[in-house]
Amino acid sequence: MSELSGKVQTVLGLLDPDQLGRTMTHEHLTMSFECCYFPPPPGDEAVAENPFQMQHMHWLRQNPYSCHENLLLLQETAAVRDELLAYRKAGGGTIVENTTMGIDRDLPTLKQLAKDTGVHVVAGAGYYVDCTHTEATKKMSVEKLTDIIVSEVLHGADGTDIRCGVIGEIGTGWPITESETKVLRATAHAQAQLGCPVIIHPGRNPAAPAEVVRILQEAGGDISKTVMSHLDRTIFDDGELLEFAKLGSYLEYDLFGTEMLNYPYNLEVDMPSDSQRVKTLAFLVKEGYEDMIVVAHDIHTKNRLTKYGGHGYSHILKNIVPKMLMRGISQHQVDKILIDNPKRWLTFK
Ligand SMILES: CCC(=O)NCCS(=O)(=O)O
Repeated sequence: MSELSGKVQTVLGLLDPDQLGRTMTHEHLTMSFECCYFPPPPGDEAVAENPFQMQHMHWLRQNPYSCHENLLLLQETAAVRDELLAYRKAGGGTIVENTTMGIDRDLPTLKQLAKDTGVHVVAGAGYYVDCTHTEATKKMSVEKLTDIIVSEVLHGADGTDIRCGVIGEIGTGWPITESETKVLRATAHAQAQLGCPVIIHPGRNPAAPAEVVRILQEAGGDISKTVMSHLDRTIFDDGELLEFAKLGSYLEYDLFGTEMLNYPYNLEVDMPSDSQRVKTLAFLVKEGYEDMIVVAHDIHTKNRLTKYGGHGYSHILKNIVPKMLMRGISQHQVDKILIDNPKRWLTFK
């Protein structure tokens, strides 16, 4: 049995799972999203260059990916530190920080934030989507990729001794590319060796989550220890959602706080409101999936920080939980979603 077995691995070391408390399973504390810059709507080019001031925040909420400065969360460590202190005050215990290779993972900053705030931080191993894979990464064999991921969990990542406690978010698009498929296979092989949690960023198509599960399963992955992220912008039909739920992964609704009219990466998608997200959670609970739901905000742009009038990392605890209770999800079920499910997922086998 490995020393990791029965434990959760944070950036400050191993933890007894009972110490985690309320957990957001998909956040970013420091990263760059420059890889996914999206040009502003025609005519708005000048607006996109506006300074970060209150009167421009509505435009940024609608067009978060069209302003270069907004994509640099890594410039906001002081604000994020304040946010984490507020998160603790609001009853939060742990944050899974899924920044992977390709979007400026910064483990020393995560370690410092955990030390400064007392929030447990679990860091992510592995690779983001294809467009961030280097030429060297694309040439690697599945075995080499597996070795790198395993080493990030067992020994530390990015030249540090800071160890990752989860594999992911592993980035995939639609269709899934050859390089992403290799990374998925490596993820499954590493998970089989380590008995660790995995988290996936699926492509923006309702068929994408099931296709990822198929690839992971075929390579020996453990779907019962895998979170499928971003379901709020991926699967919209109740029947399709239940079909996917049967495959046995955790079901993550992680864009709480994101409300926008036009989702630039896929204009077919009507981004749900927070009320609609809560409605979907209530539906999944009614259908018997209360042990498989996890939630988060996936903060990855500056405008979502309270410093800039955003909702911050405490939005779920402060605003969404009361709404969940109002919509028939019991306190016991809320505790499963915020505490028990993340704990079970994050504990090494
Ligand atoms: C790195 C952050 C991330 O991948 N967020 C998901 C954005 S979206 O695909 O849901 O738009």
